[in-house]
Amino acid sequence: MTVNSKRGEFALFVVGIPARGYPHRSAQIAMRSLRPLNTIVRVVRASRGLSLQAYPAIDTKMSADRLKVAFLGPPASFSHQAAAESFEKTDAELLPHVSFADAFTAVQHQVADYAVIPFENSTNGSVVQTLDLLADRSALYTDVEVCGEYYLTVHHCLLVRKGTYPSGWAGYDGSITKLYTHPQAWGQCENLLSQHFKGVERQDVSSTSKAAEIVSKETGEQAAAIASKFAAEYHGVDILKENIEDRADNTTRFLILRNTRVERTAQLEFEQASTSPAATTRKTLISFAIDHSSPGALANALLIFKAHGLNLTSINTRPSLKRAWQYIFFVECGRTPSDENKEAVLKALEGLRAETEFVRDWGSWKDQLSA
Ligand SMILES: O=C(O)C(=O)Cc1ccccc1
Repeated sequence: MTVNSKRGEFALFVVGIPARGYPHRSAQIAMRSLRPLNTIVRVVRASRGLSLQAYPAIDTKMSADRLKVAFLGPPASFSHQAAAESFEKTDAELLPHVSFADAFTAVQHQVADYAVIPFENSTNGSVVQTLDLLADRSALYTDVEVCGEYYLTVHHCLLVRKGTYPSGWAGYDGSITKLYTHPQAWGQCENLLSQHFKGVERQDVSSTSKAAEIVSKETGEQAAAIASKFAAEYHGVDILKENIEDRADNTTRFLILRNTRVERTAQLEFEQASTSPAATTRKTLISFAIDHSSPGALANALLIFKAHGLNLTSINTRPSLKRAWQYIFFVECGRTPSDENKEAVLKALEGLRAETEFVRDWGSWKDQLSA
């Protein structure tokens, strides 16, 4: 086993043939030894067995010139994983926040350069908490824009306090009376929940990692958390069952936010330079509201995207909260950049301004699926 430290980050390699199951013995030892260093460890396949990559859970090295990235904490949340992976080529400080709203606020007030926020999940759909922040009904985040996206494969585990189920899932006796997780996670694990936890109380908490933390301290009841194996390691709890997500390809798309007034985030250091920029689709997110009493108002707004060659890739709505049954619409559209369509988004926005009650351009970024 070797541990290399470079600029406060750790690259750790455990070489050996992994035993059946995870983590095998040397990985367990490695993880334990890194815990005091506040380090998150992730497993990658290596030619000679198993390799663990480690990155700092909370940065200890703070400096004004390092990029700061806000994410939903505590450390070992899925947002932390997405932030660490999307910024792995940079020397960024990763800063945990207790809510998505706090992460938005950190970007708006230039406390953080970026925020990494979940937007939608392949199993469970849109993250409504994020849409509500993007609705920005009180104009709190006027300087925030989307500048990137990141796809994270999400594997959930059922976690219990250390030593409470020594015979593991095979010997599970149905005694868990309370489950904790982030609201996003329930819908990604419905198969297991409906089969084995019918009628068991479900408690929403601020993140999956918080759920693991709660369970690690729980003494009064038989509780379990749904969270990642990193959260299990970080909070020192047992994995009762791994990969409990309904679908093996369960993926969350995160948006990367920046502040439009901050010059140093205009270059997007987290993005790898593309060899053929023209071949990658650019996505744009636009929110707008229409006059609900005007027949065809929504159809007319959507036709503007078509007229400018913009391909609609997602549509979401949230209540306007001005009048019941009226909505804010969120439209994502894509285009493969060409000389003909370089003004397409600007022209569409112009058209939308004439057809809608309000419109907001949330920014454009490289479509990672086409990259
Ligand atoms: O709670 C977390 O860990 C988050 O980062 C939010 C979340 C929850 C479930 C899947 C993806 C993101």
